[in-house]
Amino acid sequence: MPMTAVSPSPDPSASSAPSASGAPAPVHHTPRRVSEIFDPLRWREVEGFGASELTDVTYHRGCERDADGAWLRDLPVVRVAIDRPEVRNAFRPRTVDELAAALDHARMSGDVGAVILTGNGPSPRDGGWAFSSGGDQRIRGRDGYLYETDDGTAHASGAAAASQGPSPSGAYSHEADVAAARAHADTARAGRLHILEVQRLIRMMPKVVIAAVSGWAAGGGHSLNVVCDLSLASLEHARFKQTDANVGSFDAGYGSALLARQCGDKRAREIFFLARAYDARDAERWGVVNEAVPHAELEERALEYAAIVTSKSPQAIRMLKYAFNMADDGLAGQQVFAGEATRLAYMTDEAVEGRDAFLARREPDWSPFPYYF
Ligand SMILES: CC(C)(COP(=O)(O)OP(=O)(O)OC[C@H]1O[C@@H](n2cnc3c(N)ncnc32)[C@H](O)[C@@H]1OP(=O)(O)O)[C@@H](O)C(=O)NCCC(=O)NCCSC(=O)c1cc(O)c2ccccc2c1O
Repeated sequence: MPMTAVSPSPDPSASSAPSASGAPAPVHHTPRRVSEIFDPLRWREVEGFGASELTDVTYHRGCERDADGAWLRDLPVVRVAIDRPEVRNAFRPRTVDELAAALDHARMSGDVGAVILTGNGPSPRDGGWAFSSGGDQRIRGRDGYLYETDDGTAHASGAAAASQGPSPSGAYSHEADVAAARAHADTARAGRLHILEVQRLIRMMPKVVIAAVSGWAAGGGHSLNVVCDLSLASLEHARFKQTDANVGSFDAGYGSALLARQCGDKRAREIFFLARAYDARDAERWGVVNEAVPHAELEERALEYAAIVTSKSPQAIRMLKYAFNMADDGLAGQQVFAGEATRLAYMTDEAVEGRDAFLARREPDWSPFPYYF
């Protein structure tokens, strides 16, 4: 499948045309093909999350279209993808900010029940595929991963390297690329490790997050897959490797502890201590992913998973996700589960009586409500 733009539109969510009823119906043009296995006919852009707002991530809402490609209705699924294929979808602070914004938008969209998290590809440099290769090592500082300077200027000590550009021959040079990235790092701002906030967002959001592992899941990218609720992996391109210890890093939270839950303690230690690459079949056998599927079908299968999940009771899925989390998440897990129990309680006549009695300045009448046992 060629990587071509199907129907680019500067602001696809903005226009509207009259519907049969006379009310303006939204017109959502087919979006740009952001990844080779992304089907633009299955998606629309989300207002405020287009190419002019996002640089490192793409965010789309699932939809149905008619035979001519005209938007008919939204589906309860979104797609969030890291869009830095030239560096195996490594994340920098800006990437993490955009991931958090898109995921939080999904979290707060009351008509969305499933999120597909993936990595766009392939790399324009060498055709390689990645889900994510974790933190961008080029801009790793001593206190975490560094933002770029606001105006993109190089700081004094790195100006020479930044202005070097490509190698003298004009060919792409890894060394010049690394030097330029380091030169633009904003050393005056605190370094970040906030991919952990994104992990918590995935873990805590009351929706099912489905990883579609399109290529390498390495380091912090490996951990991102671990924290998702369900995972699919490309048979041809998905490769897994927990490289944290190779580069002096360690995800001592969900990335390691949850992994041990998923594939067993010895295997998890092997994955971290030996840092050997393993493929989609191994990942399936070990319980690191639910299913290994042909690359060309990866996103289609993720959409199928999302359609099944969103055909179930939203309340049941929400309570189940939090029930699965609770034992491992301690009091924070209990708090999240308990919050949903409170919501259910608010829906009962008994709780309504408590509120109404207070507002009416009378004693509550609990007599209709038995002491269930
Ligand atoms: C992922 C790979 C195994 C892929 O190998 P392959 O041979 O297919 O590709 P290349 O190595 O040639 O990569 C192509 C191109 O991409 C650049 N690149 C790849 N990964 C990164 C990266 N993480 N950062 C920057 N650049 C990257 C690579 O240099 C090439 O560039 P060219 O200029 O040559 O074109 C392999 O790439 C690999 O091993 N990557 C590194 C994986 C890694 O170690 N990641 C970091 C682990 S630590 C981490 O992610 C992490 C982040 C956090 O924020 C944390 C926070 C809190 C706790 C823990 C954290 C944490 O552990």
